[in-house]
Amino acid sequence: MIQFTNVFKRYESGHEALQNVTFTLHEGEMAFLTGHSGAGKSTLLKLIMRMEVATRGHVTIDSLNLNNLARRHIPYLRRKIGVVFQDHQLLFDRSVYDNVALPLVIEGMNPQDIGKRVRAALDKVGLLSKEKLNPIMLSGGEQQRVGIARAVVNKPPILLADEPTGNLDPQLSAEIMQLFRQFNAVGVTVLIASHDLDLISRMGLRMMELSQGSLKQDGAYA
Ligand SMILES: Nc1ncnc2c1ncn2[C@@H]1O[C@H](COP(=O)(O)OP(=O)(O)OP(=O)(O)O)[C@@H](O)[C@H]1O
Repeated sequence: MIQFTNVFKRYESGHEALQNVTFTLHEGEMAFLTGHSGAGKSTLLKLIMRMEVATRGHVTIDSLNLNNLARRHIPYLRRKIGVVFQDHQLLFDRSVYDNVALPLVIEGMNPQDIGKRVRAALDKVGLLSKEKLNPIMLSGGEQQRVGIARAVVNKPPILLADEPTGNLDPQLSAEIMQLFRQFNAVGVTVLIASHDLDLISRMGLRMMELSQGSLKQDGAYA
């Protein structure tokens, strides 16, 4: 599903953010990506989303080779991928409902189907009763759930998260991770970049560790 083969990424500044990274994340797998600040985690996620392009090597997502993906096919790739950010990037002047509906509105889905999808997504993250509120009225953990609902509302087969629990306390972080597990349990491939080794160790899942742009470790958390 996600395949990196000898991937290098050098930014225009000359900085080599990824060096010879090779791994496969199979369909339905869930894994963590960890490493020090600046190790290359966000760069790796950006390559999967095709926000950046590999300088050398190949990135393949679901049999699409991203190195020579035509610009017009990028929206098709992005529809396959839900993304959750640390700062959740919500619109605070719109309701929870409108925030979650946004990707479907952009896709041009009809309002009735949007309603069904948005409520199903809010139900999964336990926020059905808060659809009319503005996110500013919600707690940090609830805001992150809105971000997750928005990421999964168009049912993408892949879910990426960049430090999704960075601002949350341990209890809320554990709850957010359980949500990711639930999506994984129904077949979604999940990759989470996180610094939180404590949380990662408790999940007992595959962990890929980047160090200075290289994959230093890949396997069960030791
Ligand atoms: N657009 C860019 N241009 C030049 N250098 C960049 C760019 N984006 C990232 N870098 C550099 O590449 C390296 C890897 O950055 P990246 O954001 O991938 O690391 P990270 O592991 O996600 O770090 P953090 O945990 O702090 O978010 C860093 O040294 C960073 O300064």
